Amino acid sequence: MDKLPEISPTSLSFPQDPLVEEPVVTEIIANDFDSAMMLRCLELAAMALGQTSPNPLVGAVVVQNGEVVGEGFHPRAGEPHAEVFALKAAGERARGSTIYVSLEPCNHYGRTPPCSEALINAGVSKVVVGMVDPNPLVAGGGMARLRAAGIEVVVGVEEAACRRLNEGFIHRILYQRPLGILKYAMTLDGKIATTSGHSTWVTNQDARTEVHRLRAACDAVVVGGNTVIQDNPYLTSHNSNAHNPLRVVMSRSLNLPEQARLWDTREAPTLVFTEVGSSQTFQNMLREKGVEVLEFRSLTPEQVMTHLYERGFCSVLWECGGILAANAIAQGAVQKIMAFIAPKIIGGNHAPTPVGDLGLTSMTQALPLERVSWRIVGSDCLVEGYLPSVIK
Ligand SMILES: Nc1c(N[C@@H]2O[C@H](COP(=O)(O)O)[C@@H](O)[C@H]2O)[nH]c(=O)[nH]c1=O
Ligand SMILES: [Zn+2]
Repeated sequence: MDKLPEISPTSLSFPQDPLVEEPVVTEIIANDFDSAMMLRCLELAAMALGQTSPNPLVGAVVVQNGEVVGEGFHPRAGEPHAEVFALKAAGERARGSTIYVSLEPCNHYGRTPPCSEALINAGVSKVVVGMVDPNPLVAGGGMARLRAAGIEVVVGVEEAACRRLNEGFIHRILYQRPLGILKYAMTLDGKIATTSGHSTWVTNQDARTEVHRLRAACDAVVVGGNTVIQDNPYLTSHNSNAHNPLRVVMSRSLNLPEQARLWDTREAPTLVFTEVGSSQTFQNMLREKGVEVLEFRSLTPEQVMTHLYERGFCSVLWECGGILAANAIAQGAVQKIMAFIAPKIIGGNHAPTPVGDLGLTSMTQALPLERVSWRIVGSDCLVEGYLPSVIK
């Protein structure tokens, strides 16, 4: 890599409150080289997409005299952090170097020793951080420790992109729940299926590929029993090199087909949540096929999210029908919406829509999305946005 002129970003104010959802650092003049290195960190971090929960995705790059001398990423919880791999790859060339890391280095003894100490011992001169770690065990402490050791620390380079990659981790840490993402595909007239329930395929192939990537990035994907009956989905990432989410079915009655793609657990695991009193014979049949079955006295989206949090999950994709989607929204199990809109018309007063009854009586009660973006995916449009945090 070409050596680039040293342009030192102006000094940065330390964020007052790292526990906020919006970017916290605004005063930063990052040069193109810093941005490029941080984007490389994110590229490295994403190599472990879907595999690090409850830990974050983190990448690190060591630069000596404008040249990359070591790279690393965090492969999964319990294994060394990104910085450790990058320092190891750099070896002696880490001394006097600048290390870029997409998340603030940790300063605690967890499953692994603190990265702050590893950086100090390796003799790095400067640490460029993408975002402050919202984890209260770290939350600024890592940067403070580095500064106390005389290391120059810069924070906030490509911060928005760093936060986006770890939005599930951030949500988990702040709210003690996984981030819930409701994804649906609808026609231009707002239908997700025909009146008879046929729904394949609303969107084009590019949009479907996008959904497969989304599944690879999530820890679980949830559907209701009706989706199993109507669509018989795989719910996998359809990519043998990518992670598959835990496939979760919510079914009170277990009134489900004996043969379904989700009951084949060779490719990806399946978990069925049901209520006490549903058929034990059906439960046993599922267990024999390797499906995990858990009974609740009363099955709700909130309980499902609590359980998935306890399992260490950061992000949960809801790919369910309208009734379950409305319940999930009403119970605060959904924070993000991803709506694919296909330029097609189905028509019909009774063709199903993506979100069932929320009990609203006036347009003033409509839930406005925040931080909305619109993107063309093949011949469809993807609208993404976040529900206001008051719904919780
Ligand atoms: N840099 C960085 C992390 N930094 C911090 O360490 C915490 C996990 O600590 P531990 O349980 O010891 O692995 C995690 O929640 C985050 O706050 N974690 C990671 O898994 N990978 C990394 O590259
Ligand atoms: Zn660490």
